[in-house]
Amino acid sequence: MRYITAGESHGPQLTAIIEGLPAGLEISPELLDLQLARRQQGYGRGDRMKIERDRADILSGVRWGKTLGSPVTLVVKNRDWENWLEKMSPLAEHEGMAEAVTRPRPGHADLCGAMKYGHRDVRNILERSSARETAVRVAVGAVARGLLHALDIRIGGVVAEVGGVVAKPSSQPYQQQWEQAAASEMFCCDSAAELEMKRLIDHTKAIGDTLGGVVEVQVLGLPPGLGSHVQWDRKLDARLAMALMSIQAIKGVEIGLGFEAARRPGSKVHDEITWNPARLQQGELIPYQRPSNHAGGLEGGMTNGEPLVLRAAMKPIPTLYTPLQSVDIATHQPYEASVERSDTCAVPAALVVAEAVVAIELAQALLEKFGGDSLDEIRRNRDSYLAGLRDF
Ligand SMILES: Cc1cc2nc3c(=O)[nH]c(=O)nc-3n(C[C@H](O)[C@H](O)[C@H](O)COP(=O)(O)O)c2cc1C
Ligand SMILES: C=C(O[C@@H]1CC(C(=O)O)=C[C@@H](OP(=O)(O)O)[C@H]1O)C(=O)O
Repeated sequence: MRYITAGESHGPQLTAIIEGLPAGLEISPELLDLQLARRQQGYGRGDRMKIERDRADILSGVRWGKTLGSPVTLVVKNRDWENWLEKMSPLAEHEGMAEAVTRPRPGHADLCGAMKYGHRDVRNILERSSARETAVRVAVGAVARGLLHALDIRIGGVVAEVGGVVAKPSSQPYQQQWEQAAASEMFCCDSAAELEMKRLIDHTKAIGDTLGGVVEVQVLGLPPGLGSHVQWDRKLDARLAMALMSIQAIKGVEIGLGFEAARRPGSKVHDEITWNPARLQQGELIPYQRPSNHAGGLEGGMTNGEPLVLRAAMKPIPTLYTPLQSVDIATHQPYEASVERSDTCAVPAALVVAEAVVAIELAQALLEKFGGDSLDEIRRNRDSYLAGLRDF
């Protein structure tokens, strides 16, 4: 399975084509719109989110609610497009209808992209580098979540930090954490930390600054053996890190203990292995058990049957209402960077995007492991593999 996206932030729409999905997978616009609505939530977002009401159109590859096995095309329209008809027009006759953006923002793609593509108008870069693109990736992720769900795999997550405010780690089962997070404006399970995060966002916005944070994605029910140790680009840990790093503004990824593992001796890091066949009666997939999960569900680039736990660090939003020093690329004079409109903090939205890209990568890994052109065939292959592991 592979996908690509297309579309500018203020163009007519975002489009994705997904190739290699099995036949027989249920997909509904409601399923996609649920995730799109989650991505639009979160305290600290700017005025663009008041304009957009993201929903997905399914334009190919699905008939009567189920995939055909042919490429699936998804579209998310930009409501803001009507304010940009001539400024973002594909027609030569509209050239010059918008003033060129010439003051690149530190931390955004503006200057590097302009130099690379030879654009004197930074808009030609910022339109595609914008995280608006993540709307359609979340739609693709919702399809991938559908495949995971059909194979009894659950994915969710929480916001762990914002601007240095750290949520107390929850001792609740993951699914309860997701329910708590869904009821919180920061997607955070610690109500005291949430209050502090919101206060910090208010203060930061008032002084024209921005914030980043840390999100945690958790996945339950994964069979062991997704990914492989045999080749660098088949290692699932590496692939998940790339997927997360591909999200705009994500600058670090941790798996399980992450950087903390580097500070501990081996005896305090590696998860011991025990054998407990009673686990199978409790609905677990394999009899092997780990009293701890410091590895975050991955060893040797493969899933080990424990919950997957990944964290991603988001840097603060680059567009500041109190702009940073920059240089006008038309005059080479020092200026303050351009500001049109911006988020103060988009960490909760980044969590939804992080869940989506993890779901996509896991869906790919599942299809590689279990093959199959229809969902039924994949299920049969999965069941036969798991049957072989019951007394392994
Ligand atoms: C959900 C989300 C919303 C974002 N909103 C903004 C924004 O409003 N303004 C901004 O300057 N950057 C925003 N960003 C971050 C930029 O898109 C990102 O920093 C930029 O594309 C440069 O890429 P890099 O940070 O990965 O190097 C957002 C990122 C995400 C994930
Ligand atoms: C549009 C979205 O996020 C945008 C991401 C973004 C950026 O530079 O990354 C800049 C802002 O866009 P605008 O300049 O139109 O206000 C955000 O609103 C979205 O998440 O749907």
